[in-house]
Amino acid sequence: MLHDITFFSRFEQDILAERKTITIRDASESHFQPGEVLRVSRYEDGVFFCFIEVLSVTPVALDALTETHARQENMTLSELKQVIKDIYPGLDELFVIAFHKCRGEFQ
Ligand SMILES: CC(=O)Nc1ccn([C@@H]2O[C@H](CO)[C@@H](O)[C@H]2O)c(=O)n1
Repeated sequence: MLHDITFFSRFEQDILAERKTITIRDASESHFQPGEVLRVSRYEDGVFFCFIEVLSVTPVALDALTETHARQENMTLSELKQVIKDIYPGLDELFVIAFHKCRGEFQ
């Protein structure tokens, strides 16, 4: 079964260029399984832009985020923490979804 995920459109180019290889979500989006292929579209207008394969889903606390997570988001650590505080105010229980962009038959 093919599931969907949305990203803010400002991240589309980073995902397509494989500069962004994780996303950090709340529990409502922590149910994805490694190996699962997700259909990716833009949150604002629903436009499809690629498929991604889920590599892993790992719980993480806001305070436990590192420079490695930030690099995988193509951000600085302080930018990443600010983005997360804006999207998920007051939330500490987060999940790192690692993915890679599908090629070939999925593109
Ligand atoms: C549109 C929607 O439904 N939800 C989200 C939630 C998160 N994110 C991005 O994941 C990383 C960590 O949260 C950052 O890069 C976020 O901006 C996103 O693009 N879209």
